[in-house]
Amino acid sequence: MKKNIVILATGGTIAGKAASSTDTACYQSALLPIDALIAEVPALQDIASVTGEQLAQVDSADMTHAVWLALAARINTLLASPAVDGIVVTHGTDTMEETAYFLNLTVKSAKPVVMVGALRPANVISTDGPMNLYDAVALAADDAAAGCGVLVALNDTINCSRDVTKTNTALQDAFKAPELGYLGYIQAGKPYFYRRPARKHTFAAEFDVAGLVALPKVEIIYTYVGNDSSLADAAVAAGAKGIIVAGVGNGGMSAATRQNLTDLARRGTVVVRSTRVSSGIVTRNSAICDDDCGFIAADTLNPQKARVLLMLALTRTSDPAQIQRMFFEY
Ligand SMILES: NC(=O)C[C@H](N)C(=O)O
Repeated sequence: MKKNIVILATGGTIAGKAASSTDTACYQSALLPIDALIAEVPALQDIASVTGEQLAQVDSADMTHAVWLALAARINTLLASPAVDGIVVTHGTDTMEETAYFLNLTVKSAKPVVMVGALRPANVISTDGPMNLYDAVALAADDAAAGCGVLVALNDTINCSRDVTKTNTALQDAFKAPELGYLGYIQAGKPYFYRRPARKHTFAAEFDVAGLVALPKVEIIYTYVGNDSSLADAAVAAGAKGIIVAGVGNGGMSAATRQNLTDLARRGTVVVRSTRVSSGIVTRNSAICDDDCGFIAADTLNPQKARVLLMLALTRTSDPAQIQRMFFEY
């Protein structure tokens, strides 16, 4: 029996159109409706019973927390039904990793959820959208994808939403988990898994966004030579409950920044140390003594993903010890 897969569309380049068949740079994203994308790939119906819903139509730079909450709610409703076996979410690639990690922590089901996009708009030579969509549906319809949390399928690869990041502005192999690697490949409509996500996700996660209308405000500050962290003060004055530091190396920062953020942490702002380096762990009590400063170490989460986890953590608690536990678990 064919699996029932629902595609929730949100826009991005996979739904984009260029003025010419060779313009892969200056084109309009988020134009084509999901029914048109499905109609472009008749082979989808050979591997699953596929239906589409248009949940948003935006370039992913314009993705919002409101759409995230609507997506989580819709996916949870659909997957609670025995009539739905898996979900594919089409999305722009620029912020896909953030949406994927948010859903990885808020979807309450072991059924497959696969995010997909494209690096080239739909009407240019060698567009990657149709094959990516086919791969994503094949993955969502495969039992091996169950219990893996939210997956990201692009360029014939299967990626863990926690670890994957966009590593190139334009190439079709932009999505990678630096050093940690792919979970597997998809070839000729068949997924091949070689490893599974190790961290807690979806049905095992403690976050419940049902009924939420907004997420706590968390800002990211970048560290560089001459940085004085005054942007962190501005963020807190504007209502930020948490600050992510994109630190140097193992979450390092200048002595002045450390002192300023320690003062903010003592007054109740939750401060998380991530890194501007593209891979590796920010280890607790490494470049900075978190115990002394009241900080939290982000482990291997990049700044934008650390922000997603901190926003969700702040819906449950503002206790740094509890939040540090979450950064080691998720
Ligand atoms: N390749 C893409 O999808 C990029 C696009 N700007 C987006 O993120 O919506």
